[in-house]
Amino acid sequence: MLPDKDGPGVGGGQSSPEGEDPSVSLFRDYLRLKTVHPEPDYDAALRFLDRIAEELQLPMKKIEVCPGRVVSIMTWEGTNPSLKSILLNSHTDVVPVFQEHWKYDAFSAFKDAEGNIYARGSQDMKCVTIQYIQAVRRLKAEGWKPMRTVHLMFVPDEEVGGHKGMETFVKHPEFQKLNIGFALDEGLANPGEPFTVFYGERNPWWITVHCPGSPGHGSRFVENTAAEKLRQVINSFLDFREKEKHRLNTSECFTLGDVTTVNMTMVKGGVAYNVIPAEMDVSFDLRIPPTVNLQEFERQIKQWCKEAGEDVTYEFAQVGTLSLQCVSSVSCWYLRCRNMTLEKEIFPAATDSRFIRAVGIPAIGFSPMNRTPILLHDHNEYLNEQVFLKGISVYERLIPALASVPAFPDEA
Ligand code: MET
Ligand SMILES: [Zn+2]
Ligand SMILES: [Zn+2]
Repeated sequence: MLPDKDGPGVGGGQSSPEGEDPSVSLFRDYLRLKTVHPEPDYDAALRFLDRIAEELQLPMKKIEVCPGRVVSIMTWEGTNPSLKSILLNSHTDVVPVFQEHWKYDAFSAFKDAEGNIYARGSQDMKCVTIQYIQAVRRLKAEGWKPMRTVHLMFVPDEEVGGHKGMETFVKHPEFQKLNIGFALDEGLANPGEPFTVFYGERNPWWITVHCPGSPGHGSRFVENTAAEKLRQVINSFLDFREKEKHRLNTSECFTLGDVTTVNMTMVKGGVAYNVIPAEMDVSFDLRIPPTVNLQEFERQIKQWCKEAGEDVTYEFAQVGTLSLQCVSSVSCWYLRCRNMTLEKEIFPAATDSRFIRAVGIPAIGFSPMNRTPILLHDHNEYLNEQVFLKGISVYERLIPALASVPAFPDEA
């Protein structure tokens, strides 16, 4: 692999391990920052990004959208700044690890003999952050200038629902000022040769169902117990889960993004072995394709609760409501990548793209990782350094393509 055009040392800040591409060293430095929930070290990320902005000589804006939750934006102004801009978005936080299941320390960014870099965030999505940065660094070094303004945005709290991050920021006047016409955000790895491009995503519904019931002594046949209702609720949700799983497994053209997943993720209730509790709660993580009629689906949930018994209620902790009409608006913009096979899919999980799309901005989910197993949120998450480096070249072509899209009739 050839060194970066701007020479060794640049990009790492510190010296690179012998023979290592400085982009890889920078990636590994970033992976070592513990921006992990439940207490992400966001200050470390901000210091890191400050340093990058200085190296790239790009102005950086920081907006504290909620206490301790800062969105930072590096802006590369276009030669025609009145046109709508291009957003390159990435989140800085990562999900927790179960260290005992990892081969290496999840925050050491260990690189094995094959060049696989193991770390939480290596796929989701610290790779993309550094790829954006290094692509911009190379383009600047070549003397290329964008016609449309390009913003690199770094947001906190995506992994906990985005409430104190993108969800709030899209309503902020500073967001509107960015005048964004099109956004790139995260996607998923593809184990084969093609790259996956996501033109929409499923709606996350996080639901807690409350099952109240008659309390009593654990030795008796008490009527109307919370547990009996809980059992009904669990059965309804999990029977539906089986059906959807079957639908996915028996269809040739379905991917995970085309069916509804249901997982029971939390149960609560009870105080002692011999006391029948007055309430039991169960929580589910549902992911619903944008093709599903959501009103109808909620009626179904209401029905399940009703069938489970008296006074069974539910509440949402998260409820996405985007339909396919909203996401299909991306058709006027598209990824202009040559020599790459693309597979178009609905994103099976949720990303900050849903907030961007909800304010009417087309967004594509794309993380340039082919020949890579999907390991986000999993133990031993890794990315191969060659795949990572290839991704920089992908953005090196993609950013100019997007930033050069000629003015639309409704633009200045
Ligand atoms: C529903 S909030 C999104 C958090 C995370 N990206 C997920 O899909 O689980
Ligand atoms: Zn992510
Ligand atoms: Zn994630």
